[in-house]
Formats: sequence, structure tokens, C-alpha cells
Amino acid sequence: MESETQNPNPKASKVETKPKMDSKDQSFKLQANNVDVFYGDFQAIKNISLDILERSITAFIGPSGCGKSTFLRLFNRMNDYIDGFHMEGEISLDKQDIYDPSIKVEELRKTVGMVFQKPNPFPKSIYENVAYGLRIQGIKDEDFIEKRVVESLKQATLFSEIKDDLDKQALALSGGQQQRLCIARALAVKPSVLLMDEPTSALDPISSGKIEDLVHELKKNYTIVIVTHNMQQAGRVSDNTAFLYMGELIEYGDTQKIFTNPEKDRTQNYITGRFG
Ligand SMILES: Nc1ncnc2c1ncn2[C@@H]1O[C@H](COP(=O)(O)OP(=O)(O)OP(=O)(O)O)[C@@H](O)[C@H]1O
Repeated sequence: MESETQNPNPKASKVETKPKMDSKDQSFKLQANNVDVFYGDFQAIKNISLDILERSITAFIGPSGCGKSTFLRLFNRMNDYIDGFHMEGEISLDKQDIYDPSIKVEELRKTVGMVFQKPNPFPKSIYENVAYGLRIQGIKDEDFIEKRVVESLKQATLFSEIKDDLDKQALALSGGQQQRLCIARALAVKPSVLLMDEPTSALDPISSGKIEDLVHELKKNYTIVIVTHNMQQAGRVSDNTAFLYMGELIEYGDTQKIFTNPEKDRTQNYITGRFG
């Protein structure tokens, strides 16, 4: 067996899995441990381990098809119903295995909310879109619902724009407003984690900027994981960045470091636009 002393640089190929903590009372909110994902015979995620800090923003970057969305969706079990999906390894939230048979997926998704690439409001009023998650929980107290709707719309920095139009069709809003509405809808059930899969890719630069500001603001109270193809965006909004390539985690750590002085050539080539 090869001993470490025979390897001149044993750390050269090791991938860091834990980001640096800002303070001692921060902890890891989400953890992936030796995770493999298969769609039928195809392996989309290859032995990824990675820890995500609470109240931080973590970006997943990498070329199309490298597994970013698949990996993101593991954290609220959105892949479960995909034909041929199979996972090995462990994903935990607050140190609890979320694939344990005792876990109720609906409960998990209250804690781990998701915002998708294309804004997808329901064909209902603005108010009812945000109230939806509360109503399906069986909450009937209208005063409580109204308070939560207003609070969530304010958090999503949409309230001032639509406060006189709460009964208006959500689909009549602009794309950027619809996306903020979807964020308000996700926030209304009081999650602690928000997964965002390319949340600004369908939006104009001004709307994208508003979402970025909002994400930054939400970090105070939420753990946010964002998939993005936009390098500038990853650099601007995230604290830590994970670079994936062909299903593998190539590099993970402080965003500024990844973007200015990455450890791996592949990361350097990707962030400087040489492929992807
Ligand atoms: N439902 C599915 N069935 C079979 N293969 C799939 C399925 N979804 C994704 N894949 C494959 O898994 C791999 C990872 O896909 P995934 O969508 O996670 O990548 P991605 O990095 O998010 O890509 P993009 O940036 O283009 O959205 C790809 O090769 C893709 O073709």
C-alpha cells in the first residue's frame, strides 16, 4: 500500500469539502456525504461530499450537464419521482438524514423551499399565490394568513409595487415580479433553506439585479444554495462556490478564492470562459 510519505504532494488532488466558518456559532446546515446519483445506468453525480454553512450563500457552477441541478434537487428530494433515479450516500439537514424512511417529504419541503429557473406562479391572484402553502397546511385563520402574505411579499421586496393589486392575476405581473412572487410564496411557509435553480436566467438585467439584492438580504436568515451559469452573479452573490464537472466536485471553497486563485486548472479554465 502506498503511504502518504511516498506522495510528494498528498493534498494536490484532495477536494476541500468544508468551507471556512465566519464565526464560531455558525454550523453546517446541509451536508452531502459520498453521494452518487444515477439515472438508470448513467451516473450523474460521482461521490460528492460537501458541507454547506447556515446563513450563507453557496453557488453551484459548472458547464451544462455537469450535475448542478441534480445535486441541488437532492436537498429537498425533488429527484425522487424521476424515472430511473437512484441515490447512494447521505444527505442531511441539521445533521438528520433526509432520505431516512421516517422523513415526511412534505415536511422537508416546508423547511427547504425551492425557486425555479422560470417563474411559475399559479393562475391565481397574487394574494392566493402566497397564501397557497399556508392553505394546504390546513391553516384557516385569515388574519394570520394575511399577515404572513404581507410579510412574505415585503421580504421578497415586492409589496410596495403591488400592494394595491393583491387580487390581481399573478400571471399579469412582469417576469421579474413573478419571480419575486415565487420567492414570497416559498418564504410564506417559513423555510430555513432556499434552493434556487438559475433564478434569474429568464430575467432582464434590472430584474436580475433586484433578485440578487434580495438574495443577499435573505442570507441574514436563510441558508441559500443557488445554481447559476452566470459567473459574475456567482462572484457577486455567493460566499462559497462549488465547481462541478462531469458529475464530480472539482473545487469548493471561498468564492473570492475560487474566482481569483483557484487550486485546479479546470476551475481556472471554466471561470475564464475557456470551456463550458
Ligand atoms: N431525468 C433525467 N433522466 C436522465 N438523465 C438525466 C435526467 N436529468 C438529468 N439527466 C442527466 O444528468 C446529467 C446532469 O444533468 P443536470 O440537469 O443535473 O445538469 P446541470 O449541470 O444542471 O445542467 P444545465 O446547466 O444544462 O441545467 C446530464 O447528463 C443530464 O443529461
